[in-house]
Formats: sequence, C-alpha cells, structure tokens
Amino acid sequence: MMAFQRKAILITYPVDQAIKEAISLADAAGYEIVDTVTQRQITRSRFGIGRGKAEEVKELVEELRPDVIIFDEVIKPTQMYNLASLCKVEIVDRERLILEIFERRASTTESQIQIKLAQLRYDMARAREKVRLARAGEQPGFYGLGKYEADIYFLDIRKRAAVLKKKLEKEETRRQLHRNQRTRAGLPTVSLAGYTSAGKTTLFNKLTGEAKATDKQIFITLSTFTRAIDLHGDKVLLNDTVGFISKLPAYMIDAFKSTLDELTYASLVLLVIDISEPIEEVARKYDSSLDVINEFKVPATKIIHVLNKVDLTTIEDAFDKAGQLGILDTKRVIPVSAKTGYNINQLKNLIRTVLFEMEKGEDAEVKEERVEKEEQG
Ligand SMILES: Nc1nc2c(ncn2[C@@H]2O[C@H](COP(=O)(O)OP(=O)(O)OP(=O)(O)O)[C@@H](O)[C@H]2O)c(=O)[nH]1
Ligand SMILES: [Mg+2]
Repeated sequence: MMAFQRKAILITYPVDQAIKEAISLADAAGYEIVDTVTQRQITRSRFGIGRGKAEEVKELVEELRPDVIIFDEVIKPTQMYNLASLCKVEIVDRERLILEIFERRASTTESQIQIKLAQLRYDMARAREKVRLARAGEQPGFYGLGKYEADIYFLDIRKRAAVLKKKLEKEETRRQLHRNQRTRAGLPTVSLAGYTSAGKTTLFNKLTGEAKATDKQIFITLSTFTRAIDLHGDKVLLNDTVGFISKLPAYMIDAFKSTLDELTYASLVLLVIDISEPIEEVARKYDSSLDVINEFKVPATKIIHVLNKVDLTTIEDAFDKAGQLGILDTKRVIPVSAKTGYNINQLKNLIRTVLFEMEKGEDAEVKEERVEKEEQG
C-alpha cells in the first residue's frame, strides 16, 4: 500500500496527550496534519466549537487548503454540516477517523465485514438525526433528504446491515477452518500489540528492516502488516496490529477486535509499552492493553513486555516503572529503542528463547500425558 497522504487540519483539546494521540490516529488513517487548532471544550454551539474558533479554522482552510478537517470528538450531524458549510471542506470526526483506520487495516474478509457493519451503525446514528430533522421540517432537504426519502434511506441501511450479518456468520465458519490450517503450517507467529503510539510500527519496521538488510530472500511480504522474518536462523511470522485506542465507542469494539484477530493464534505477543511517559499514563495504558489481550485469552507466558522509547529516559527508570507495573518478576521484560535500535538484537534473542522454551514446554506436556497414559494403561 502506497502512502498517499491527505492533508488535514486538526481540532482537538489543548492537552499534550490528546494532541499526540490525535496526530497518531490521523497518521494511521493516512492524513498529514498541517495545523492544529485547540479548544478547551466542545460546545453546543452551531459548529461544535465557538464562533470565533470556527472563523479561525475557516481562515486556516483558505490558507492551507487541507483535504479535510479532523474533529477529534464526536459532534452532532448538524454541527458537522454547519462547520463543513462554513469552511467548505469535509469534516472527519473522531469516530469516522477510527473507522477509516480500521478500514485500511482490515486484512481478512471477516474484519472487512465487521468494519462495514460498524460504518453502517455510524451512518444509522446520523440517519436518525437526519430523519428527525426532515420530519420536523426543520431542515427540508437536509443532506439532500426529503421526508419520504429519509424513510427509504433508513430502511436501506437496515437491509444492508442484515445482509452483512448473514455474510459474517458464513465467514466465521469458514475462518475457523482456515485458522486450523494456518496453525498446521507450523511457522510461529509473533504479534505486536499495544496502545496507539507505543511504537509498534516503528519496531515492526526495525525488525523487518534489519532482516531485509541481511537477506533479501527471507523477507517475504505476506500483507502490508505481516512479514516473515529470520531470527538468527529461525523463521517466524511477525505481524503489526492496530493500536488500542481510548474512548472507543461500544459499537466499534467488534470491528476493532476483528482487526486483532491475529492475537488468537499468535505464538507470542510483544506488548509494546511507551515507557518514556509518566508512570500514571504508562499504568493506565498498560491496564487497558492487558484487558484487551485477556479478551483473546493470551496466557501471561506468551507475552514479552517491550519497554520502548528507552532513548527518551534511562534504563533504571524503565525498570523502575516495570517494577511498579508488577512485571519485573517475569523474565520476559526488555527495554529497547525502536528508534535507535538499542537492544533490538537482544529482543530477537529473547523471542527465540521464549519460543524455544514454549516448544520444550509443549513437548514436556505431551510426554507427561504419555507417561500418565502409560501409567494408567
Ligand atoms: N524517541 C522514540 N520515539 C519512538 C520510538 N519508537 C517509536 N517512536 C515514535 O513514536 C511515534 C509512534 O510510533 P508508531 O510506531 O507509529 O506507533 P504505533 O504503536 O504503531 O501506533 P499506532 O499504529 O497508532 O497504534 C512515532 O512518532 C515514532 O517515531 C523510540 O524507540 N524512541
Ligand atoms: Mg502502527
């Protein structure tokens, strides 16, 4: 997939974390932020932001000619419509943005269907408002919808959702078979997981990029987000995932999980943590990451904690924070810098070691079982 970047002006809260996360989300959806406008509160005004701010945004649009305005919140369709009319440019709100990311990342038929369903739910929520406005005669022809057309539009969305749900059921059965085959193919799968902006893609590029430099043949692109890499002689499949995002609306959770489907058959999960952030942030993100991972029933023994961005802090600080998270007693913790390459080789070794121990563990289990059977028999 070629990175064709669209330009966007970002409207968000004047909080560093909010700005950082919004930029990272925009980036994942393929937008380059050309300017940021902050607003302390999303208001009930005509535009979702104050009149003055809206004028400011309008001027920026005229100057910078972005493709869209990203509104890092959920606003009412009328507000969206008003702001779009004022600035003469399309508005992408936070939910739409997240849906666009999922859409780009959906690699299986199932996740594609899940995402289409979520998109319909997004449209449905807005259709309700559109229909209400059309009925009340408040805004006849709003979004090009007359009174009767609105009913048809609404019905159409429901029909499409029903068709998709049927397709999804079929796909689930089919995939179950497929996954069994995939497990049998025998290559261990290592999945990167973690909060958005933790550095998964940077680490993915580092790990695959180095493999590429040493041997072109072993660098196989399976999809944009899965690659076979060589760990000093052992081949594994490495796959990047969509980052966990805070404030994910309930109706998107299925779509989100379907993009993380790889976690269910991962031999190993690299849980990437941005250890350079304040401990409260680190802890909050770590807890919500674990919640998600637990949903996929990944046992603790299959997790390597990658303390990333250690170049922005010290090794002592990284270990100190890991101690506070209560993960130091496992041996599967390693500070790295995906940016500078610090400890990347050690990480590869650790991946090999853990995979090897697991194999041995499984052999031991099989042996134990056999012994038990022999004793019984
Ligand atoms: N200083 C420093 N910055 C890093 C490191 N790793 C990643 N970054 C930066 O952190 C930001 C986010 O990195 P990504 O690799 O896109 O993060 P991600 O986890 O893939 O994020 P999502 O795809 O949104 O879930 C980028 O600006 C990176 O350059 C690191 O080791 N050190
Ligand atoms: Mg990424």
